[in-house]
Amino acid sequence: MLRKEKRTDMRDNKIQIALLGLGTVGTGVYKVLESQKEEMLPKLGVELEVKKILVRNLEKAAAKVDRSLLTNNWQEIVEDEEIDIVIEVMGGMEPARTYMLEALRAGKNVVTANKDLIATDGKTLMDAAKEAQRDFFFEASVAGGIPIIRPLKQSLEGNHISEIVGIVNGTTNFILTKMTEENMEFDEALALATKLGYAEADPTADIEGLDAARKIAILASIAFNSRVTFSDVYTEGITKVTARDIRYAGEMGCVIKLVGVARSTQTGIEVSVHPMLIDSRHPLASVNDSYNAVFVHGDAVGDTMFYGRGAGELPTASAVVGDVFDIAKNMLYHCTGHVNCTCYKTIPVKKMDDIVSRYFMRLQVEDRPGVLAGVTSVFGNNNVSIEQFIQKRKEGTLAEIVVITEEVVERNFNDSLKILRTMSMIKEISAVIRVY
Ligand SMILES: NC(=O)C1=CN([C@@H]2O[C@H](COP(=O)(O)OP(=O)(O)OC[C@H]3O[C@@H](n4cnc5c(N)ncnc54)[C@H](OP(=O)(O)O)[C@@H]3O)[C@@H](O)[C@H]2O)C=CC1
Ligand SMILES: N[C@@H](CC=O)C(=O)O
Ligand code: NA
Repeated sequence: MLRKEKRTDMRDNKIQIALLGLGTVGTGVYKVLESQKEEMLPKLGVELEVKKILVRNLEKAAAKVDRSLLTNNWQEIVEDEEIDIVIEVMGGMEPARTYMLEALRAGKNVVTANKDLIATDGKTLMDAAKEAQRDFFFEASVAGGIPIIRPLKQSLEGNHISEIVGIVNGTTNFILTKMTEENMEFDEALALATKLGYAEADPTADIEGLDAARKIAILASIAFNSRVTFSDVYTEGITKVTARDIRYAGEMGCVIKLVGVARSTQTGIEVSVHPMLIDSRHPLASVNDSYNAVFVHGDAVGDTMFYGRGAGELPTASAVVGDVFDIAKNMLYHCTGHVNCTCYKTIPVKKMDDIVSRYFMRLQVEDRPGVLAGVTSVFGNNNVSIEQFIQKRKEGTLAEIVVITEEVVERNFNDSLKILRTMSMIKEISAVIRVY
């Protein structure tokens, strides 16, 4: 689609940019643009220049960039007709949403890394971009530096995609890796992830799985051509995963990862985020530290896997700058606005109760005859088949047992859980984790 008004006055062969935010990602974007300075003209046919940077704290930002670039006044940017590309890397819902809408309506192209906003209100922004016939790109919003949005929207467009399974949060993958490989405490690993710039401003979003839920909602929407929003995603974080669960998983030849799963089925879309036991031989099992990986199954391509750094200054900036370069080329050819919202279907999202999973379960039970029979009969009465039943240890009058189920309907498993929780012979249900 051609732009409404073509821009013909590419001043001095330059495109001017505004950066909103100069934190981890904003600083990375500035550095990567600087490092590409010599390449831009031959690569893109045009030079890109950061004209303004919006921050709250001017003094803090002045330590990083030339003071003359800084402003804390949005109007200076949105009203500047020379600025053609706005990069939003402030985060949060407001004022980011308003600024991006105003930028698009003012005829500017927008790049963002803001998964919070896209996963809840992406449609409004994409509609505004379509109306304005401008580009609105957000490659950095899912899996940081890994190219995944553009491959799904473009390279894999000739597929019906049936499944996406991804490790899409760097902070939690870093924490689980440190807990598994170095016996590090959860809090210490989280502090380190924060120091390294992986964690969100409020890391609850990482450790409770909310950040991963936003990302899998974005991926599911694009993959299945039907809008899935953050609130559609069933979410569990990693705060209940203990060192003991990790050790037992290891003894069974598995690792524990926080994964986002999205499937397209005959009866609707399944979409969830939760910890999962993954066989150590599976490629996802060896994705460690802040690395992310996204498995995509398409009917034509088969299995594909995208792997790389999912968080941090330069990896995230790599994705942002890729988007900016694409816009620059689109501007030169007067074809901004041609890749936009891809949700042309309306498919229901299934309830978790209706999906099928395998489970790992750890229980503390009374160490006396009849207890194991009691547990198995509850499962049997609720159509839950058991694959393995392992007694792990004894402590005083209690025994610790681990149960691995076959694939079961979640409703049946949850009905069993409700009954098990009422039985006096069961002292504690210590862990319930899905198995891949
Ligand atoms: N960190 C990462 O690895 C990744 C982050 N993202 C996303 O990128 C975005 C930015 O993240 P990150 O760089 O880590 O965040 P930071 O908290 O490090 O940086 C945010 C920046 O935005 C500025 N800012 C915040 N609110 C305003 C406002 N109202 N007006 C002006 N400036 C404002 C802050 O200024 P001040 O310091 O003055 O308050 C700061 O410079 C978020 O959406 C995040 O989810 C995406 C992928 C990876
Ligand atoms: N907090 C996020 C940053 C990138 O999206 C993460 O840890 O993955
Ligand atoms: Na990405």
